[in-house]
Amino acid sequence: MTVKQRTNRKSPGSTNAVPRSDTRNGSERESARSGIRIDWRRIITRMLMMTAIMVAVYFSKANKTVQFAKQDEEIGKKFVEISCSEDYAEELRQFRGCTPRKCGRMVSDSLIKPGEVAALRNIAERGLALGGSSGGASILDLHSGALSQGNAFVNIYKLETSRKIFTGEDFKIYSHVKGKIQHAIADHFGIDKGQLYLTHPTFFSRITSAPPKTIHDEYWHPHVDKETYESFHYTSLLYLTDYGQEFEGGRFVFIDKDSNKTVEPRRGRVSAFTSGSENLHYVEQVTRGTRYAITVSFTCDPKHAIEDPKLER
Ligand SMILES: O=C(O)CCC(=O)C(=O)O
Ligand SMILES: [Fe+2]
Repeated sequence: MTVKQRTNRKSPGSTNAVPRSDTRNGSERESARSGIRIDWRRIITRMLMMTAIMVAVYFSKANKTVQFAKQDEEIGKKFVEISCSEDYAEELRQFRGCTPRKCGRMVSDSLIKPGEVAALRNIAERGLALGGSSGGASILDLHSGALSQGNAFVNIYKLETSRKIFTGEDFKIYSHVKGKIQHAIADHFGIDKGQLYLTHPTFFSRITSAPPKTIHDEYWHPHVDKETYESFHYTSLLYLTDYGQEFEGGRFVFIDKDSNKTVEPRRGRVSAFTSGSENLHYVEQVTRGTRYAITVSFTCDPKHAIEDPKLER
């Protein structure tokens, strides 16, 4: 999904003031003089990451596929640890006790109750009925209010109809479910729950087989969440529809060197993983039916923390 809502990377109080003791190198000083600050380290890291992704995608085409979580199996809990990428190196000391040191993937079908899943599916259907992309992929971000509509987005909270659509109970369920996922992530990845914050975007998604109309409909590209969404350290997905029954295609695929690993969406299934390049992934194109899911994302950086969405406005 390309709800790429890039955040302002400066904290609210920060300024562009020149540091008191100028320890910058020549090109940095030159850039500062011209008013443009070029972060070479960031650019090179990005280029290396893009190259790594392209190489991995190239080899993944020939990869065999292994089912990590099949739709028709009920998984109590499954956790697989994998080595962490270098992506967290700079943050290890900054967010000690939260930045991933133990990386991996977790799937559980027993975390969220069927009633909670039904309620969330109902919220997704009600909310997305107010809009919808003209291509195949629509989102509703409960925090910002972003709702796909036609070829763009509107703010659902500005729509008169939305006041009658959501209730306090809807947001309570979302918060409760989010809390359970947060707890499970802290537990499995061995981190402190108190240091793990909800971050944006956190959104419902609805995918159909309609042909794409804009870049926002192109959800199937391999990507790294930490790169796409920046603030993410842990990604979780809660699936609200059954693969093979309510839709075809739309499996979630981790791209690994040795093989690809698929997670088949199943109602109530939670899939959570560390957001760095150790978990490069994509979603297969949906070929029939409608696929609903929620992305619930977490950060270790308090600067990017958001409050639980609530009834307001
Ligand atoms: O819906 C999914 O299974 C995953 C979507 C995804 O990869 C993303 O939003 O970054
Ligand atoms: Fe993703």
